[in-house]
Amino acid sequence: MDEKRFVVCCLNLEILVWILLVFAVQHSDETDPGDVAAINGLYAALGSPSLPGWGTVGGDPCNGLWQGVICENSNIVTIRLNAANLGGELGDNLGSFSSLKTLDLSNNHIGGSIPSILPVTLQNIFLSANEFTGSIPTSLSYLSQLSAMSLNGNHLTGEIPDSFHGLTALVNLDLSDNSLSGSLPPSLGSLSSLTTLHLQNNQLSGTLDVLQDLPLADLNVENNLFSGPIPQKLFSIPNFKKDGNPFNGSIAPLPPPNSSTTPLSAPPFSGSPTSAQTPPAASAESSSTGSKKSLSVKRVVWISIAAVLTFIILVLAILLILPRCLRKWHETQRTPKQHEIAPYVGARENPGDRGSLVQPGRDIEKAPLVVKPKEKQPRRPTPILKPPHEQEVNVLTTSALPKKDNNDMNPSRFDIDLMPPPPHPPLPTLPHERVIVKPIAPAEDITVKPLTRPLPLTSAKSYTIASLQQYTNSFSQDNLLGSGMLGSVYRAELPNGKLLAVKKLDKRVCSEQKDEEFLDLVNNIDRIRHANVVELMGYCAEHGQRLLVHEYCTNGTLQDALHSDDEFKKQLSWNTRIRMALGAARALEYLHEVCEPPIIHRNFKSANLLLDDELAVHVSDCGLAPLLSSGAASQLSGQLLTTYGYSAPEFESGIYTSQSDVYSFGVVMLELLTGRMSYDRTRTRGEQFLVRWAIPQLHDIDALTKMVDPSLNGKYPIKSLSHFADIISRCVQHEPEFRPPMSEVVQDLIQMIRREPHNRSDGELL
Ligand SMILES: Nc1ncnc2c1ncn2[C@@H]1O[C@H](COP(=O)(O)OP(=O)(O)OP(=O)(O)O)[C@@H](O)[C@H]1O
Repeated sequence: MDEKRFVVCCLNLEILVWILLVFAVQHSDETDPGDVAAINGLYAALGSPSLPGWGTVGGDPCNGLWQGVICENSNIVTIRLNAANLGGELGDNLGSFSSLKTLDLSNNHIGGSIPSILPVTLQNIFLSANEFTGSIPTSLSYLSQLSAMSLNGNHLTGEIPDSFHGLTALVNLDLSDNSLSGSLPPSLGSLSSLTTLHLQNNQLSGTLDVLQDLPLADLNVENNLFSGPIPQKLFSIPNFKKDGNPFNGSIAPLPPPNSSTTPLSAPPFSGSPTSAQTPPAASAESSSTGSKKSLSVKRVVWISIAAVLTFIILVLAILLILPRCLRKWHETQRTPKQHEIAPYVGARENPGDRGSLVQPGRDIEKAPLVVKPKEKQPRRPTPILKPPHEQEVNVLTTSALPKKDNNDMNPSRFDIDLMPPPPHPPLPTLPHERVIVKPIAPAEDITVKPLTRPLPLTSAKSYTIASLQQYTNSFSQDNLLGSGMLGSVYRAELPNGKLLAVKKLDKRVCSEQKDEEFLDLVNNIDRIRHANVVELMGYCAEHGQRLLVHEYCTNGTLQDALHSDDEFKKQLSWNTRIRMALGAARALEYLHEVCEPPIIHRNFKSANLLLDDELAVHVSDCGLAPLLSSGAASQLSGQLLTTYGYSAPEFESGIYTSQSDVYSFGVVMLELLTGRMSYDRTRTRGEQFLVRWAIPQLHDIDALTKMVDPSLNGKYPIKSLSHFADIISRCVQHEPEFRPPMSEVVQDLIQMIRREPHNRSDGELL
């Protein structure tokens, strides 16, 4: 009798637990209940780590407090916890996310196998530098929207599954640094958008034939067991690394035109149990062995017991804390919560980053290394300034870029310049304006060491590490101007008192880069010359160190001016803000439309708009996109741009073009208009992302006047404001092809200034 009552009691308790759980899920604010259950499952599988905002029972993952979680409407679309010191496993609930597009858990210690069921909505999955074991799941074939996948730096074994049929959106794939074996599956040949494929440091064998018709710009197959002749077509891939394989020396002949012998169009159905046509659940089942099955039964029993016990504890906990939570919840509904957690920056310091998936923009990846014939006349003449012998070298080794017009460096450039910039006259052969630094270091510091291969020529000044050490007081903390994802920037003072900014690149950013690649980069940056672009003064490549020396901008960044210093902000009149927008627009116009091949900035934001003592804009980090799009910085760059609200929607799919820069420029204009940060987690949920909050209001003049930066004290012409807003709304359009070219934006800003009544000498328009 007692036993019966006990059982009934337990059952009642369990029912009560379920009711409470359902109640908690249903009342967890707005997040889709399926997503809530999925993220709670993931959290538990990861071992319930301490993550800001996470883990509250019945909490709302879309309330903006869960670090690394981004929602759209009521659905979780992004989970980014890169280098967050996570352990545990991924669990079996990932497939329950209804709209998850990006899962970035790179640089952690997560183990176990990669779940066989993944959310079908996934576009980006980054699991690099973890401790995953087992094989790559065959259910990949269901991820039809997949754009980028990095599983590098794990302990994955077995063959690469033949599951790539239909993944036509996949741009980047990184499976390097695992223990994968076997030959390349035929379905790899159907990846019609693949530009980056990293397979290095595995035990893969067979030939590379299946890759020969892919649109690859970056292929690394180093240190495997590949054999056979290398298909000739692969040699035209700009970045093809193949060392460390027992290839036989000959090169495979090109297949005859229209040949149907290439295995690139994979067979529709191989008939194997792991075929793409097997549903994920079924394929997972069919790959299990009998012993595994009995093991899972045991596991299920134990999990059930554990679950019942957990529920009982949970019930007690809920009963105890529910009244208090409800009270708090009511309070939070009355007062909007100020979030105190700093943006997540863990990955910046992560020393264990083992080089993750390249997530480049297609344009960058496809940019040829040799000069392509110019298809259109440049808007301004772009004389090549090198002596003829250097021109030849550069034609072979680097992209041709126009040189800076010295007239552009006129100190009075911050005056409103209503005329289009004058054509660039050739620079004098001796660049008098350049600082000739007399290194104080011993003579041997500056002697060029004998090299095994000739390095590309460069006209950029080479500094010794000893001299830079001296100018920066041994890179002292006092001289540290700031740090970014590529390295740290130090103030350097030359013996003549002139200031420079020295960017010391992190080893992890450029460790894979050879000397000649770095000099190519230097060469290309050196040729970006424009009044609104930070000028490269020189470089240093010694003792494994890589440094870039730039002109020093005295007034910090536009981000600081707008968001950190209220006094400074008051100096930024409406007129000044338009001029700043014009300066930044001219820099982008030059990069996109004058330089050949066009240069995509890829990290355009107010923190990269430096101000000189006349508050003129100098865009920094121009020409550094190759560093951002390769190696360790690749995921981080995307992460930061996205996190801080500058990235265009297409970036989520791994696509970054010049039109994405235009979008980021629109966000900077919004910052100038509103004085708000592009992303501000201290604001209420609907106002955190500046673009999302602002777009619906840009065409309503009443709403617009309410959006304007209060520190302008209403001092702006209303028409000018409306034109400014109009340019913004064109730049931040969802569809990249509808965004205007930067030359159009420049003309619009000039027209806007022309239309204004006579500007007063104090710079105010009213
Ligand atoms: N040429 C310069 N003159 C004066 N200060 C500079 C210069 N270049 C950079 N700085 C300062 O150094 C800081 C760090 O610059 P850096 O380019 O490394 O990082 P960031 O652009 O802020 O971030 P990230 O590179 O991660 O996007 C900047 O915020 C700026 O304050």
